[in-house]
Amino acid sequence: MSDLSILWFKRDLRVADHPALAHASALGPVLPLYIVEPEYWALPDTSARQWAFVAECLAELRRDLAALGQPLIVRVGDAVTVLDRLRQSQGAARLISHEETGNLWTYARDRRVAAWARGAGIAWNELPQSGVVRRLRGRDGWAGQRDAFMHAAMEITPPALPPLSVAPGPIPNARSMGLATDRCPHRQIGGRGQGVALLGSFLTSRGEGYRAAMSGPVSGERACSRLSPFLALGALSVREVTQATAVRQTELRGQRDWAASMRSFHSRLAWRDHFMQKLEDQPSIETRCLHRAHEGLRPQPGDADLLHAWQTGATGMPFVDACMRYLTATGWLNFRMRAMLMSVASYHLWLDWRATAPHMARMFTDYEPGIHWSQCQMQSGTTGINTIRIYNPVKQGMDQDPAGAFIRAWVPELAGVPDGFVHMPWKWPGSQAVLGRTYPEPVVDVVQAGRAARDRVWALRKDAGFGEEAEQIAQRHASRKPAHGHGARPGAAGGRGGAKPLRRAAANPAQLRLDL
Ligand SMILES: Cc1cc2nc3c(=O)[nH]c(=O)nc-3n(C[C@H](O)[C@H](O)[C@H](O)COP(=O)(O)OP(=O)(O)OC[C@H]3O[C@@H](n4cnc5c(N)ncnc54)[C@H](O)[C@@H]3O)c2cc1C
Repeated sequence: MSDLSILWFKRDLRVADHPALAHASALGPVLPLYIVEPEYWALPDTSARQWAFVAECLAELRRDLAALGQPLIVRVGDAVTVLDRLRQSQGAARLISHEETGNLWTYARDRRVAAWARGAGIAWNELPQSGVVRRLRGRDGWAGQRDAFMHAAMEITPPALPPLSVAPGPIPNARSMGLATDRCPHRQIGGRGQGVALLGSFLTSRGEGYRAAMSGPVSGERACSRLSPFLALGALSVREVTQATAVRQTELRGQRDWAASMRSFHSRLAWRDHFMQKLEDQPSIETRCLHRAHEGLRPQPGDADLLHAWQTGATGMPFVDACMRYLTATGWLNFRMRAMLMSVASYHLWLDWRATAPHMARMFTDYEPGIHWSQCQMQSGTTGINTIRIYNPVKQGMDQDPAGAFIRAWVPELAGVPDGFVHMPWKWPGSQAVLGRTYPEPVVDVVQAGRAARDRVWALRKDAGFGEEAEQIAQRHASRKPAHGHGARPGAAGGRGGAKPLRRAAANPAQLRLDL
């Protein structure tokens, strides 16, 4: 069949607003394909919880495609091998997919696929599905390009796909793929239907308190949209979420809380593309400090005991441990608490972000390489262009969980500690009954470790030449939006105001903000 297109589904597991599907179906018959790549699923930033979510999305995508006439074909193996087999057996004329801003492994795989396609004489057409721009010349004007994409009409789902006689193939489970056991009892369930329902409930009821409640680990669970895994896997398109939000903003004009929350949410959707654009422009963000002066700042490998304590929620810092255990059990955490976990690891525990970020990625059902690696570097202070924030985990706990209910829920060892001491059990006169017995002593002195980190960071930033490189990085990656715009201070913890645009912060070490 010479006009057949292989439509390669990657992080775009939907049929709605799907530019690649619309394009492929306009050209002729379509073979919709998902490739389960065992080598990818053995990487240190992937996990069984991520796969489980993907598998649920695939099952629903298969149903949605079947309703159009041609169910999803699933194959397990190396992408080039799978594609070549299908090309030979089905006589495909072209390969169509969306552009993927993935990790270094998928980047290298895509280069292999491109080489194969060239060699096989078939065209590979990759289309954008978000505001991320491939081969961007520079950040000037990027926001306008992104906004234009978001305002453009959504793609229409084709009414029917001609059926093919190709065996659909089973969707494997984590065990058959040999993935390590990964207990995540409260994980979000995948599939577009779940995503659509969450979007609906967020825009009609849950979102009203978003701006005020997003920063608390308990309030944030309901007040945040919880759309991240659906956006990361493309079960929802970021454009459909952006447009639905814009419609709601018009309806809610004049309602103060709602309006503020929707503005805030709208900004975060833009931050998503802003961060992903960084990795698209510089894939080495996954492996190298954005500002080179930070290479070697922290030891590699770092202290294995500290790393283990942090990963397992056993640092003796109650709020940190509660957040890590919550993340382990749910696969999700709100932004501020993610930032705090990273900050504590990078500053108080002085661990290199390359040792800690893969663990965080594995724990996230919503692992999105473009956001993740950029954020991990930002919260570790290695970008050279962002305001440094060293979160004090005790203060964060007192602010976000004043009565200690969240701590007690996730660190039951502290259930009997009186309210006044639950954030700092080491100050409790009765602490010897608990600390060192059922719950660890703090692995570092929170205040001293924070100060030591601050001094090291300051010393580095005062070095001659630091600002010059920072300026270059800002030129390449920083948002050009003014402080009130949607890209103004991406990555800052929700609810706080006032940081200056990243560009100006770039070259000025005096702008370090230390939340000690
Ligand atoms: C160290 C660290 C690692 C992170 N890793 C990831 C990741 O792997 N995947 C991921 O989706 N998010 C990541 N984030 C960003 C953010 O924490 C999550 O997007 C958010 O908590 C997801 O919950 P939500 O969908 O309810 O968010 P909402 O607050 O409802 O936001 C809606 C959407 O906007 C985007 N968004 C929100 N906050 C940010 C932000 N600060 N930067 C960029 N985009 C944002 C996300 O797509 C999110 O789904 C990370 C943050 C930090 C500090």
